[in-house]
Amino acid sequence: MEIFKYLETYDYEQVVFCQDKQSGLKAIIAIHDTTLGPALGGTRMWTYESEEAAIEDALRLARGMTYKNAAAGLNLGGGKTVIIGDPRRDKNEEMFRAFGRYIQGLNGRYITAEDVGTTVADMDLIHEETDYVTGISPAFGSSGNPSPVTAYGVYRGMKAAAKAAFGTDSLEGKTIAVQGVGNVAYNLCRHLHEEGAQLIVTDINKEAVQRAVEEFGAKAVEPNEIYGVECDIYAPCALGATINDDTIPQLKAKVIAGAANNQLKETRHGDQIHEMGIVYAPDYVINAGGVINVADELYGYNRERAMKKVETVYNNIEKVIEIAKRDGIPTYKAADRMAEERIERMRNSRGQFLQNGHHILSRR
Ligand SMILES: NC(=O)C1=CN([C@@H]2O[C@H](COP(=O)(O)OP(=O)(O)OC[C@H]3O[C@@H](n4cnc5c(N)ncnc54)[C@H](O)[C@@H]3O)[C@@H](O)[C@H]2O)C=CC1
Ligand SMILES: CC(C)CC(=O)C(=O)O
Repeated sequence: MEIFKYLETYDYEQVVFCQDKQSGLKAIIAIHDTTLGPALGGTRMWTYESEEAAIEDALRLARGMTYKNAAAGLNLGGGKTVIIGDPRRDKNEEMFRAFGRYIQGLNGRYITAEDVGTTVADMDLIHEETDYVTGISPAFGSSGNPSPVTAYGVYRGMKAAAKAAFGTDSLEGKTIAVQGVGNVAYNLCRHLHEEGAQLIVTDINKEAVQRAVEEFGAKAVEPNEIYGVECDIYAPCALGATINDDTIPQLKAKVIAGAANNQLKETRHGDQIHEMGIVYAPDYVINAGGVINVADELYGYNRERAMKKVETVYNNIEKVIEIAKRDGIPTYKAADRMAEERIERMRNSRGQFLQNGHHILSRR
């Protein structure tokens, strides 16, 4: 990968490589765009095949956050961190504290939260070094684990997508294939089960599968079987790029609606599923519940207010589907259009200088 060429093509602002020999920290903070405000996005810890794969993931995820935050109506830009390592083996207190100091060094340009492989406890360690972290323990007045809220948003967004495909937003009796039953999807499955949906689940973690089978009467299949199962809705809730050349020909679902970030391997896969008549709920619109929830901390966290805002995921999915129909484009393009137009409007409206905060000569 030619990094600067890539950064230029997609307009990235900054990439920070963090290395701390003592703790083993190897992290990449990617800040994509701060037009709307400070970059907010989670920290993922994962065992990457290569450093290049980690950089690519950080960059793709950060750009996704710019679009997610813009589409959700938040006054936040997009950024993300990946920490290279096995979250079950390689974590230690010093690592997250060292990482916290790097975040502090960015002086508020980047605010973090949890993502795959990190927990509220990890965020609490980061908080020892910086205030620029959300989703820490509720005891600090914070919002805690964002996953159940993300799940609620995905559930609401799935209903909006179902309405477009089936004429009703009821999920009762619908068969839903869920890939990955981790933090978000476990909570999603609970909502779906309560509404009377039939669940088919898979995960590389057998315990996670067992829990869904026992608690929600889900049918379990092997990880590579999930794409081809007979179902109404496919819910990708593991990692990204699962909508690709290999999986699309297997899909039987009429709707794709799940929590995972970066579900389309390439944009042409979004065109392909559109041509097949599948209603695709764009990933960063449907999975915005978590970031909407943590972003409320910037105003002094209020659960009721945050949950009210999360309800807008339903309307945003409806809006994207409407734009797609009106303009005859796939939903992923409609979502991009919605996000880009907001960023552009805000960029342009800032063209005029108005005094904000300190007087420009105050430091003289
Ligand atoms: N946690 C949150 O609030 C948010 C999460 N997301 C995205 O949602 C997705 C899930 O996030 P979490 O539930 O927090 O992560 P998690 O790590 O708790 O769950 C992911 C699950 O997927 C499983 N998995 C991984 N590869 C798999 C494969 N090839 N086949 C089947 N299962 C596989 C893992 O074993 C794990 O149980 C991620 O893409 C994340 O970036 C997006 C927005 C917010
Ligand atoms: C987990 C969220 C709070 C933020 C994030 O990184 C995301 O939405 O992907």
